[in-house]
Amino acid sequence: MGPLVIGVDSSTQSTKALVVDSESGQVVAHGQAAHAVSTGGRRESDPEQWWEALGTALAACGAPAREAAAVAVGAQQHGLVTLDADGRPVRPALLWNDVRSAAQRDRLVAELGGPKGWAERTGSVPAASFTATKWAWLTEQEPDSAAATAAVRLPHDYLTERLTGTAVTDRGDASGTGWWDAATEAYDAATLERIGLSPDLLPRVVRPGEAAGTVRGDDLPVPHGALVAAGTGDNMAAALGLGLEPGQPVLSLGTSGTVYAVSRHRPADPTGIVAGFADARGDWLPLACTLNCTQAVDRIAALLGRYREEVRPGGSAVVLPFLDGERTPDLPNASGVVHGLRHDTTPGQVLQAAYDGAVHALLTAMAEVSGPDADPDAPLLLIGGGAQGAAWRETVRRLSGRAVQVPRAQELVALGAAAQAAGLLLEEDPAAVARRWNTADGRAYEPVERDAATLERIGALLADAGALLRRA
Ligand SMILES: Nc1ncnc2c1ncn2[C@@H]1O[C@H](COP(=O)(O)OP(=O)(O)O)[C@@H](O)[C@H]1O
Ligand SMILES: O=C(CO)[C@@H](O)[C@H](O)COP(=O)(O)O
Repeated sequence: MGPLVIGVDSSTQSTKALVVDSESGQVVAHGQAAHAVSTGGRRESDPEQWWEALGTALAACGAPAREAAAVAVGAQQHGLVTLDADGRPVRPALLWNDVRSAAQRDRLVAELGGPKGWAERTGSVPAASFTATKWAWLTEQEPDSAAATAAVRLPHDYLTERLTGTAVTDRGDASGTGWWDAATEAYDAATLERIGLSPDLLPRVVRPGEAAGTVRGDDLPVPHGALVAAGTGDNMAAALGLGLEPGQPVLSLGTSGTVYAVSRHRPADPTGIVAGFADARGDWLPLACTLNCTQAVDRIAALLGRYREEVRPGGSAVVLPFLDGERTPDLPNASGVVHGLRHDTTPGQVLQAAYDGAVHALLTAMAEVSGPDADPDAPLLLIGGGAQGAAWRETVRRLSGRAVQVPRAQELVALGAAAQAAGLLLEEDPAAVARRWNTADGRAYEPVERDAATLERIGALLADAGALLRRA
């Protein structure tokens, strides 16, 4: 055994902590604690609760956590954490799937160079998920909260700062803010000025491989003085955790659905389908993200009174499961649509149609994400909670027509954070650490014939329902 390291995934629904042997990658302990997220039109969580959940998840890891030599935190991207002069949250964090800033987004895109200008400058045409649009919303809707803000953080920065006392972030998570210039790899003065946010309120962006600091204080069951790596956004952490090589596509099925690949080329997609994120190492992570994935399909299953695996093939039903509005395609005001019901349509067919609708959006974006590095024969790596479900896996196989591989390792965000911590401790490339740990290994499923007819039916409904889906 080598020294132990801790990897954390603070995602939308919960915090997961793993204690990992840095030599073999073996998970020696794990813990989990749930988060509360507000419902209705708001998607907000209290950052203090993430910190408590981190303590609970680490405590559940027991003695191994208290022996760890290094820690890193991966967390949900984009969330706007506003802190007062004492470092306490001014209000709950606005999460990535809160789309109330859609109008501010439209104005920002129009006023600062249009879609092409944004893509070239920041790598992405911002969605209402991005932190900059949320800050613009806050200054308009809650000026007192904005005025009381002395520091702005992303979810992973907030936790890293509570661990270390140092205000730092990394290029991966910074690239999802909308105020990070992808060409110069520095904060973008024009965007910050337009949204009225002083760069003095932001953390320093550390270089890949640079430490954030060391654990201070004794609040958590982690050794005082343990090394703390920079951490990163959850998708960047999963890319590290898989030891991804350029061109290898990943489909992640969680609260969000994401499809991404590592690339050596800086992305700049003016259509806005592909977000041109940076990865945590110095390469790029072109990615498309949907707001409605496992939770939306589980909700539709509950509405139908069915267990999530009780799907049936056939029938003419088409479901656009846009319960939270949608980001890919860009329809922040949309709601769910069911079409094509007949007397003989069964609940199992409607549920299958919901899976199809969620996966269609991701596969449509996959072609755009893959880019020049794409390996068309590489199996799709399927990760996230949904990868454990047969209905999700079979839907991806049927609609993609590609081979699918489900890594045995289940917590790839936390494993990626652990690989980053191990890389810092052992002075190794974290992706090489993950490859040494063989994290992507798992059962492979052969390709099946692509169900083009279903994809076409969904595409046709999307086109025909355009006005309805855009209605505010
Ligand atoms: N065995 C399973 N089959 C299908 N879906 C599952 C299974 N286990 C968990 N899930 C889904 O995984 C989701 C949680 O995935 P996770 O990747 O942890 O989410 P996130 O990180 O986005 O909060 C839940 O919404 C649930 O629907
Ligand atoms: O917004 C994005 C990516 O751009 C999401 O992928 C978030 O990072 C949240 O992730 P999960 O909680 O679903 O893991």
